[in-house]
Amino acid sequence: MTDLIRLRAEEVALFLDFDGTLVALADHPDAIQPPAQLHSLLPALQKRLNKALAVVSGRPLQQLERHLPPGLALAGIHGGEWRWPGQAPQRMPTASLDPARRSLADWQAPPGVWIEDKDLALAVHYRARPGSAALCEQRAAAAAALADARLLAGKQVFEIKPRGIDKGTALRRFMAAAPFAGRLPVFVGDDVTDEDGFAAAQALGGIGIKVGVGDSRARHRFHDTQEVFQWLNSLLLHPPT
Ligand SMILES: O=P(O)(O)OC[C@H]1O[C@H](O[C@H]2O[C@H](CO)[C@@H](O)[C@H](O)[C@H]2O)[C@H](O)[C@@H](O)[C@@H]1O
Repeated sequence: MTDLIRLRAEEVALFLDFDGTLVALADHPDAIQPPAQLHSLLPALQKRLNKALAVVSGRPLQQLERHLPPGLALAGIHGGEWRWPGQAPQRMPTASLDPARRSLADWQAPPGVWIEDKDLALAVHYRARPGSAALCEQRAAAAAALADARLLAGKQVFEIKPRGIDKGTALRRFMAAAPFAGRLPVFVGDDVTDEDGFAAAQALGGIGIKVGVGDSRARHRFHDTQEVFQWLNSLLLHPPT
């Protein structure tokens, strides 16, 4: 945190993961309780960073828009879709996941295991049935192989994504254009799917910050979401130079 506190808002392009970074995890994706301060903090930060702020999540854009204040740059489904402030959503052309979708539809999953169909990606959730992790991984891997898709193990979830969609691609897309271009990319996230974001930020000379425990390519770490919020608030406090 001490190194990070010296970062100046004027030079930073900030990329924030959603679940586990801005919002504590919950039993179900619909059960999260986003902190009320998100609605004041994120617009204030966006202004302070001259609009170089984006939320980059595995969730679809529509879900993010329900939980976040309007007017932010957003990337959903790990970068498969994105929206610049005030513009229409865009999405990457990708290979079909239908073979994987059909395979999972044919599966009689154990009670508590459920499939989230995000159109551009599929997620096999087992938070309510942790003992089924190995079985879920096996079924998700088989389904991913049928669609030549990538399988990623997230927090109590196996995500099936078309190749080419990842948070690193999302970061690079934003960094290629104003107001992000020319700034120092800083990516903050808590999960395996954020590793591509850390790597992309660091490859551009920027900073990856992992939230919580676990191996990571990120060279910096916050203990928890509370520390994330402390740092975000500190970015606001530094007077403009
Ligand atoms: O990239 P993120 O913003 O971190 O989103 C990752 C996934 O988040 C959601 O699932 C996770 O959070 C749920 C709510 O806390 C939790 O119940 C679940 O076990 C977690 O895996 C979301 O449902 C996924 O679509 C996102 O990819």
